Amino acid sequence: AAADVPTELTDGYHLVVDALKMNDVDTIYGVVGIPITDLARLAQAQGIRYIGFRHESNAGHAAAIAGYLNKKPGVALTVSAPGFLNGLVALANATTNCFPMVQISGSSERHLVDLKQGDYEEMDQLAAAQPFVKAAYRVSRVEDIGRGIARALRTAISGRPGGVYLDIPAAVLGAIMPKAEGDRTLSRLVDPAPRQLPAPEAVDRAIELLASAERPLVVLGKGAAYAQADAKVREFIESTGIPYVPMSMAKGLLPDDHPQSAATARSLALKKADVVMLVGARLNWLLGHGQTGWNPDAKFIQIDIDPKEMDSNQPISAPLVGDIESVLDVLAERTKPGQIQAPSAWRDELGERSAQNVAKMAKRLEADPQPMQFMGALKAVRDVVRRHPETYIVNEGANALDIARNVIDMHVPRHRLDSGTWGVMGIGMGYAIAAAVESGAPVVAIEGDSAFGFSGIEIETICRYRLPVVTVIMNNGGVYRGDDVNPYDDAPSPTTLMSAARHDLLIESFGGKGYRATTPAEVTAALTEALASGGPALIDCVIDPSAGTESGHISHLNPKGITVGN
Ligand SMILES: Cc1ncc(Cc2csc(CCOP(=O)(O)OP(=O)(O)O)c2C)c(N)n1
Ligand SMILES: [Mg+2]
Repeated sequence: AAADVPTELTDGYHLVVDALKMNDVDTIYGVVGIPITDLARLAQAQGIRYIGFRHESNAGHAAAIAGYLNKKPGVALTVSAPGFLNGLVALANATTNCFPMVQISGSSERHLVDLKQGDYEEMDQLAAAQPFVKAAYRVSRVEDIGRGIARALRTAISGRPGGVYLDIPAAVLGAIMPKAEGDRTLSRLVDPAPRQLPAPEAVDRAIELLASAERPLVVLGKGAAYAQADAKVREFIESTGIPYVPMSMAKGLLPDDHPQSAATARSLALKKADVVMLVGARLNWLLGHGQTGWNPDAKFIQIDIDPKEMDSNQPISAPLVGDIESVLDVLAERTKPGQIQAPSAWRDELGERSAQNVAKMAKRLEADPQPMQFMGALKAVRDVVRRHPETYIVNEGANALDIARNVIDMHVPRHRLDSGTWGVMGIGMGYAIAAAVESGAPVVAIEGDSAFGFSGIEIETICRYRLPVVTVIMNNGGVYRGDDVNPYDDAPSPTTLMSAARHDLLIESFGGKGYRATTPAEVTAALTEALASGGPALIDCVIDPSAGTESGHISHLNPKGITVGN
């Protein structure tokens, strides 16, 4: 009879995995431990790719950049309290950069946490996460797991993407319920990131402004790259002839050698533009808040999915609220043929300045002094990578970041992944691992030696999964440079690291291939061989310790005060 037929059961672990699979989550980046080790095992058993890291910060950065590359939430998995906290920097960084990701963390028993009775890894993680994320949710009942996963994924990807925290207490993971009932609690998201169209009158206002501009300029932000509307972006730029400046992660949306690129005439472009259209770019510190270096009479048009972004730094004369693809569609529909045409005098003025600056840079790149300088090493990297356009470039550091951004040109969208809006160090290995895992393409991570240190242990992860990642360290022996002196005693100065460090031996200890390069020719040979091998490699580029400036191109951000140092 029905009564004695055993009811098929399910539990919290299975419901989490079923809900993730039902919503096309195919990879989880994490570090295991109580109470989520079996969740990782089950996910792997059920066909979700699990990538095990050495530190949760790197797993979180991997999930975040996977979200940016795939335009669907990346998923990180952490243990309670310290593991959760380690992941929080990446979750906050995802929110700051508008990358869609969900950090799922186990957490300790509610009744113990709420009475502060001292549970294992006790912390009120939901409260701790709130200030740093787009949204934070907790699932308190096993029957709510499906809803919690759906809600977290939709929140991460819809509107302005960002980091979402999902807290699942150990007891909920272990709770059992009838499978038939459990299956009914699961749902697949419908249209998780609905298109958001601008109002026609808003578009007409922008068209008017652009049509009347003497010196129009477009700024392409990483939001424009994230949109994956590459052909429509290109069509808008080329049909209007408007010069554009790409922010660092938007490089490659149009090839850097595009005739309308004003990247190498950026200061002239900002200083003289009279109408500026921001496409997925915010007027934050990276653009001098629309103040420093800008034409004070410039009028701004802004395309952004978040209406609150408008007027954040400067008055916006034509706000275009919507997703970038929808806005470009309506712009194309409502612009009459020839209505917007950038004056050729303006394009020529920028073209001349670009040509001058490119010639100056070429001269600096040709010089090949010993000991090796950043430019020499990076020119060698550029020339090899140019032969492999499918290569992802990951980049962090100060001088290692700023100089590489100017030397390494990009020709395909979403292939430059760097410290972004927050200037955070430590994104390197996590971004490199996710780019390789998600794309299968080769990755070259160009790392300052200090920046590398934040996530360097993941070289073991790269070797364990045998990923095609070549880490190129600009080893100038210090944070910013390696020749600072401590005049007081023989302890290293606060910015000194070891220029004699043999990072190439580190990867050898994990079975990868290490190279040490002291000249650009050696960099060329090592990178050519490493990319041909298709396996994990590390090239320790020995750079002149006196090369580099404090904080790279942003030394002006250091507060003055009564200068203590030299
Ligand atoms: C999480 C975090 N902690 C510290 C810092 C402050 C910083 C900005 S850049 C940098 C590293 C500079 O040295 P590196 O050797 O990488 O590059 P180079 O100039 O070529 O010598 C640090 C420590 C940031 N931004 N984020
Ligand atoms: Mg350095």
